[in-house]
Amino acid sequence: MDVLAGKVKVTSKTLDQTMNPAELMDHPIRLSARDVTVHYGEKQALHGISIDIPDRAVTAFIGPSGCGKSTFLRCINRMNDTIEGAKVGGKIELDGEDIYSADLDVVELRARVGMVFQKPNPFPKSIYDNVAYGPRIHGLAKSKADLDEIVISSLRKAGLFEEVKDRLAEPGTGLSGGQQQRLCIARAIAVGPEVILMDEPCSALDPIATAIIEELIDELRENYTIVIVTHSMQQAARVSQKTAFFHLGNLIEHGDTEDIFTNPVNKQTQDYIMGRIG
Ligand SMILES: Nc1ncnc2c1ncn2[C@@H]1O[C@H](COP(=O)(O)OP(=O)(O)OP(=O)(O)O)[C@@H](O)[C@H]1O
Repeated sequence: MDVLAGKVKVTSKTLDQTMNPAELMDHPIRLSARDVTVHYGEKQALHGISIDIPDRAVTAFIGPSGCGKSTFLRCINRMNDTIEGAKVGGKIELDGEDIYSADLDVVELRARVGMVFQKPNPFPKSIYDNVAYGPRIHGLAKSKADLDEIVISSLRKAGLFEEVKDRLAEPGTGLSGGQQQRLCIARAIAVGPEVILMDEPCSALDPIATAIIEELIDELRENYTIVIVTHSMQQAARVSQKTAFFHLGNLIEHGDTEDIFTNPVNKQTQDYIMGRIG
């Protein structure tokens, strides 16, 4: 798919598109947001976002700077709870469970919905301990052998094991940027998440490290629901099956990535894809 080809054809598809039955069988809805609003103090950053996010697929959030992509991503694992003055309204369900319900354990939610940030942020600990940290806190390993197994399999799933197997005791911060980002992905995987949120995970990486992470995302989607915020339309086109376009705190259009890039319904989406806004 060539996003720069710029052939924009308007179809009669509506914003309220749903997946067809065959697609729903393969990729049932894992996350469902309805009328989500976010205020930072007096300022409203999100205006009633409703979207269904399918299992075992990559959904990309695109849109110009400040349109609310990261704010919405942070709603999905309640990271906005940590921002003073942030107030979230509406409803988000993970596997049918209201993640804003009063009796939900937020620590457990953040294990189920892992997050990888823009800048790789390994702990100042060894490579091994970076990955073992979450399983230890959550009591996931009964023995040292169990923990070793979790660490090794998480590093393998993050495509890093072969590169670090002889230096597990060395500091995670000594790795290259791309390796550090894969270490952060291994750290998220180690606590057995269902969903992995990625907020511009490649923006601090060079093209080769970016290509490795993109390949990894493509592999990970077989087992996880992935949501990625990206500034790069090429990246969204390369890695995602679903794309959501945000503008000024609104979700303008979402659907199959191919449709969004070749047949966007909305004029604002067309303008963004064509490089006229943002
Ligand atoms: N902690 C905060 N306090 C106050 N306002 C905030 C905060 N975080 C974000 N905002 C505001 O909310 C709006 C949406 O910001 P957000 O970071 O979600 O957008 P974005 O689309 O992810 O932008 P970018 O692509 O530049 O990262 C912006 O107007 C931003 O200034």
